[in-house]
Amino acid sequence: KHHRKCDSGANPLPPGPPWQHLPRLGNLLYRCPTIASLADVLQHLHAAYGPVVSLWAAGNKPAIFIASRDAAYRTLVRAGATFAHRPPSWPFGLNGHGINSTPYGSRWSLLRRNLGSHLAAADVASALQSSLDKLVPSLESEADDGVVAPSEMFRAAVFSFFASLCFGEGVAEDVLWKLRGLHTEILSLVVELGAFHLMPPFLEVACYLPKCWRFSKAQKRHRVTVMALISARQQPNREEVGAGRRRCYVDTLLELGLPDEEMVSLCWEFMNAAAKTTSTALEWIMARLVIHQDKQQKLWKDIAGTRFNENYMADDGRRSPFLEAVVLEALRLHPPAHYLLAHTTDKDVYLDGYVIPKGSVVNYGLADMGRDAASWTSPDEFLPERFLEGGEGYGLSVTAGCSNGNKTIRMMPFGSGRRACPGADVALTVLKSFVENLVTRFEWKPVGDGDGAVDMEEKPGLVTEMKTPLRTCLLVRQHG
Ligand code: HEM
Repeated sequence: KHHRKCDSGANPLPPGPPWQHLPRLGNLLYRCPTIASLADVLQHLHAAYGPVVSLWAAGNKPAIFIASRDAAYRTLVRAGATFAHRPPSWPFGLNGHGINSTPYGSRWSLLRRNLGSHLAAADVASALQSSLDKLVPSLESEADDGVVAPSEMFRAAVFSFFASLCFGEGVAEDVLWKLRGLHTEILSLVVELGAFHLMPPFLEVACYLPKCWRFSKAQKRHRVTVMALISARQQPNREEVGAGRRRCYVDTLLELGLPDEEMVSLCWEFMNAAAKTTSTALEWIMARLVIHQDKQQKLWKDIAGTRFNENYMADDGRRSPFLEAVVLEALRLHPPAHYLLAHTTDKDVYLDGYVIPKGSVVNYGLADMGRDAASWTSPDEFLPERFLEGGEGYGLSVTAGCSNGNKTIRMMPFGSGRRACPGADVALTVLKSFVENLVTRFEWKPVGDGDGAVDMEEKPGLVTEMKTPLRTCLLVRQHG
């Protein structure tokens, strides 16, 4: 093992490859700036050196990667305040003022509480209904008629749901389409490892240079589109006066009196953090249900049983227990984000005989945590039953990452600790509601026979999507 002494003490840094002695050179020679190559490098490093390794990051601070569930619990949860910091971001650009890039402190806490209370008070049920009212007919029009590729329809429906929470109801379809296109375009131009604070500034600039013209044009168009939506919220709407229009995220930002740049950045973050992650999770869940016809059948029956129960109300949260189990099991196997956003610490931290120096970039590989055989029986199998009463995952808080009384992380698709995703509860509600409706209305059948009917290969990225978008045969249920 190649242990290096940290300047500040006797403990060594976590192990890593020897070329780290030549930090910048190593950076350039070894790393190609994509998540896929990072994942490949980390797999080798963890196999050679164990669950806590260091790479040299931008500047003179190491980037530490943690793959151990226990170490994740001890750092993110037990030492939560120490690990709640983020490495400094560029103060300009779309991410400059987001909650995720705001330093841990009073502004972060204000913005996070504002988002949390907006999401808790939002009329999620009615926004969901409007999105489903668009999605179901568009699926119906293709059902019973050969192969359907629902991925784009999922993305449009989920985007429109979150847009109504962010900008208010009634945003015109062409504006939604334009905004979604801008998100796709801007994300395609992002330098992935830059988003993880893993690139030296000069390399990051070099990567952006060839696309900076397109990037800045797309950002400007995004700003214009979002500012128009923000201005619309400042106009009293005649039709809705008196009826009391529903508050949206933009209203809360206007009440905080934030400057335009900050509002645009926060709206970008809201839509960016919410839409692609949730629609990707939905696609993975439906793919699983296409493969596992028995689970789909069981889910349909469980939903029907719960629905016909006289106490059932569509939006009271009392959904089929198997529905929740299916969503959790799919998130365990297919978390949309394979890494958290970069964390950092405000002091030197001693962990398992190593030191994590103050200011290091600290990240967590969460995808393997949910598939750890030490924590889950038959970890690669899709067994939603494990989340039902009496099962090994029953009672697990997916937003915290652990089960009651367990002092370790078992899965953390939303992160854990103080920086854990503030949108997790809404995301779960959206997923359950979409899946419930999609399974009630349609039978989702594989295209052709055999195991290869659905290709579950992953496409690594900031969000890990299906490499081959889902294709399925849809049959409208007669009594759905
Ligand atoms: C399935 C859907 C989602 C997944 C898998 C997901 C996952 C994550 C993860 C892994 C993080 C990083 C946590 C960390 O760095 O420790 C995060 C942060 C964040 N997410 Fe989500 N998220 C989802 C949906 C949403 C939604 C619906 C919203 C808002 C409407 C949202 C807003 C945010 C914000 C603002 C942060 C930054 C929090 C902070 O730095 O304090 N996410 N999310």
